[in-house]
Amino acid sequence: MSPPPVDVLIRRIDPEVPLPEYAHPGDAGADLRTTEAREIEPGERAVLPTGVSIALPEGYAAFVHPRSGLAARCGVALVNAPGTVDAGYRGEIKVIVVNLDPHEPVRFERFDRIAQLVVQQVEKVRFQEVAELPDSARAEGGFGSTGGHAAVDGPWAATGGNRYASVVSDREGQ
Ligand SMILES: O=c1ccn([C@H]2C[C@H](O)[C@@H](COP(=O)(O)OP(=O)(O)OP(=O)(O)O)O2)c(=O)[nH]1
Ligand SMILES: [Mg+2]
Repeated sequence: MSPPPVDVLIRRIDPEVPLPEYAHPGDAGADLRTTEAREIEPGERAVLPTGVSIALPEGYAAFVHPRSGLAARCGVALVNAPGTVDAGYRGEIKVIVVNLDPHEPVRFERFDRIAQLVVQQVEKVRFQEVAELPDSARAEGGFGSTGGHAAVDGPWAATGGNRYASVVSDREGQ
């Protein structure tokens, strides 16, 4: 049995906007709609209103995630994915979209579902400064250190981030 849902207070800024909704019972994200009809040109970004604001319980945050269908079909991404909505934020939730399609504009109609909101418990930490950190298996490896793509200190970096060099450099060692 799934645990009981957590109550989140929500206010409609636009009285007609449908409330965020989980499309299926087991879904992690509740779909957010935009209240603004808007066309977005290739490469253009836009801050879209959702017509709602929320008050999360202390110890929670909400994350604005992209929708995979919009990404796959139209090239719509979120510039800051996932966007973070703090528990204390009472303003309108907004969605910062970018049209990554090189050719086609994308058009949103009023109340189109443009993103999904994932609510999660978040830890609050205390940063404890030390002179040395404990050892670990990964140590300082990162940014491609396990292979599959070029590490930042490999040939990729020498090109200044030139995208043509990245995959090839990984195959060279095989
Ligand atoms: O996709 C997003 C991201 C953020 N927010 C709202 C809620 C969040 O609590 C507030 C601030 O977001 P964030 O901390 O990411 O932005 P910032 O640039 O650091 O602004 P601030 O200085 O206000 O914290 O903006 C949204 O509505 N949508
Ligand atoms: Mg901030």
